[in-house]
Formats: sequence, structure tokens, C-alpha cells
Amino acid sequence: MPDPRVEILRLAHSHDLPLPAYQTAGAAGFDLIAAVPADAPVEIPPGARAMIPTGLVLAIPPGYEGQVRPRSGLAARHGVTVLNSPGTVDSDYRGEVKVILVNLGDATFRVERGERIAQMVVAPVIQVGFATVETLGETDRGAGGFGSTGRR
Ligand SMILES: O=c1ccn([C@H]2C[C@H](O)[C@@H](COP(=O)(O)OP(=O)(O)OP(=O)(O)O)O2)c(=O)[nH]1
Ligand SMILES: [Mg+2]
Repeated sequence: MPDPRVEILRLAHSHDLPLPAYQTAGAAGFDLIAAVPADAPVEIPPGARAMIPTGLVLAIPPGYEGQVRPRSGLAARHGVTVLNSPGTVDSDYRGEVKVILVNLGDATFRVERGERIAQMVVAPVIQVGFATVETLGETDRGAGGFGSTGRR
């Protein structure tokens, strides 16, 4: 089992769903699966959003985060994406991982139990120290931004 290891607690409503798994040898993310009731799919009308349960509680190791990202197929085919992308799952979070989907398409999107709705990329993250100062070091860019480079 490669390190770092992510511990997974499956809640009752996801016990029969597939465990997280990378689909290919080089996959950056593993899919997150909708743990909505089989007899109660969630319908997301155009312009609306919904919080979709995954039935998973993850213990992401210290020094890492879980990023909840859209699946490009859902975005391209249906205009459905992750509203807060990339969602941030903290290493100290011990609640159920949920996915906030938004439907930017023009048809109602139905989330069925077992559907792969998003993906999670586990990535290293650092915490910084903070120091308040009176002046900051000078740079070539200075305060230029928002399209300032290459302007004639
Ligand atoms: O797409 C997401 C985003 C967040 N979370 C969970 C895990 C994360 O650790 C926690 C808090 O997320 P965030 O910091 O983005 O939300 P907040 O609005 O700042 O809430 P809080 O005050 O709890 O930090 O919610 C999810 O399950 N899915
Ligand atoms: Mg927060």
C-alpha cells in the first residue's frame, strides 16, 4: 500500500458502494461517489445546487489536503461542476465528505446512487508563519496585476 495512507470510514449509507480507487496507474484523483438513497435520486434544476453525500469519512494525514474537483465529463456533457472547486477537505476533518454540485446546464440533472460525481486529489499542503512588517521587498512586478504584463 503506497504512502501516505488515507484512512476511510464508510458510513452506513455507503457500505455497498465501491471503495475509493484510482482508475488508472497515473490517475491524479479518485472518484467520489454519490451515496444518495437508491429510491430518492437528487434532482438539480438548471442554475441550482445540491450538497451530495459520499458516505465517507476520511482521515487525510497531516501535511496533506483533499481537493474536491469536478469531473470533466459531467462538465462537458451536462454543465455540472463543483461549485466551490476545488473544495478543501482538511486533514483534521472527521465529518462526512460532501460534494456541492451546481448545474450550469440547461436541463435538470439527476444524481443517482452510485454515480461518480467528482474526484478527490490528495495533495501536500503547508502552513506558513505570519510576520507583520512596515515595508515589503521591492520587485519588478510591483503592484501590477490583472493583465498588466505585455501591455503596450
Ligand atoms: O467540498 C467540500 C468542502 C469542504 N468539506 C468539509 C471538509 C472541510 O474540512 C470542511 C470545512 O471546509 P471549508 O473550510 O471549505 O468550509 P468553511 O465554510 O470555511 O467551514 P469551516 O468554518 O467549518 O471551516 O468541510 C467537504 O466535505 N466538501
Ligand atoms: Mg474553513
